[in-house]
Amino acid sequence: MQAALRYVAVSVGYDRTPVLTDVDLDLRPGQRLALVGPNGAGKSTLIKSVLGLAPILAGRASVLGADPAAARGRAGYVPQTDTLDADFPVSVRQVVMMGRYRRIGWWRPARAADRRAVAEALDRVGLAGRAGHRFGTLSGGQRQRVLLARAIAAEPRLLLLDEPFNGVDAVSQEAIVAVLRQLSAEGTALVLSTHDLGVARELADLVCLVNGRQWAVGPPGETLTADKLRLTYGGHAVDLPDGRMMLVEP
Ligand SMILES: Nc1ncnc2c1ncn2[C@@H]1O[C@H](COP(=O)(O)OP(=O)(O)OP(=O)(O)O)[C@@H](O)[C@H]1O
Repeated sequence: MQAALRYVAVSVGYDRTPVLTDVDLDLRPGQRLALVGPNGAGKSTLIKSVLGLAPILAGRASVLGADPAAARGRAGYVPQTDTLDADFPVSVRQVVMMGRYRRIGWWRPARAADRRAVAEALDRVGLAGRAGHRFGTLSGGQRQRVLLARAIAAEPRLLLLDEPFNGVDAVSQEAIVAVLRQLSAEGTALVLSTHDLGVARELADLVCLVNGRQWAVGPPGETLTADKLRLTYGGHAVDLPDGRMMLVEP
């Protein structure tokens, strides 16, 4: 079976300066990988490298069996909602239809199959009733679900999500988690970055701990341990007197 994602000793960064090194990943179809690390650890840069938007400076990388630059557009991407302009004067349906453009070609009208894929994607995220609403009038959590629907409409075999639960209410978080579980059961490989160790533990098959370099990768039970989190978070891991540990963001 072809790996959805394979990185061997990869460094990624900007202007030839690495921001994240020693990345070794092997993600199979249907597996869920959580990228965990503090602010500025390089999680977004790693995601961008998979999308062909940040350069691979060293090592070997393959995305859906191809070089990341060649695989550009084949992996799905759900950006952080706060990077989008909420005043964008488009309907929810139009945002989700954007996920079909690569299949349709921007110059051709949408076909029945495209409209069906959009309706199904909105239904999966529980927003079928909002199709005609203006995107900017939705809550942050609902906007995040629309962006997930847009990615689903493209039917990717690999889907990357950058902090999908940031600023998201509990109802939307539950809806997103349920959809991600279904997608992976259908064979879609998932990569998501998160600050939330609880989410990583609950949702991920594999956790990759990063901060400037990869510190560990493996199942949650082997990676989300006090020792490995201390290594990854350095001085930002504070030992509490009762034996527990608290992570403090820089
Ligand atoms: N376009 C860019 N050009 C140069 N440096 C960048 C660029 N984007 C990010 N960086 C730097 O790369 C480092 C890693 O940033 P990145 O956004 O990948 O971290 P992150 O783990 O996603 O953090 P956060 O959780 O805050 O989003 C930071 O030092 C950041 O300043």
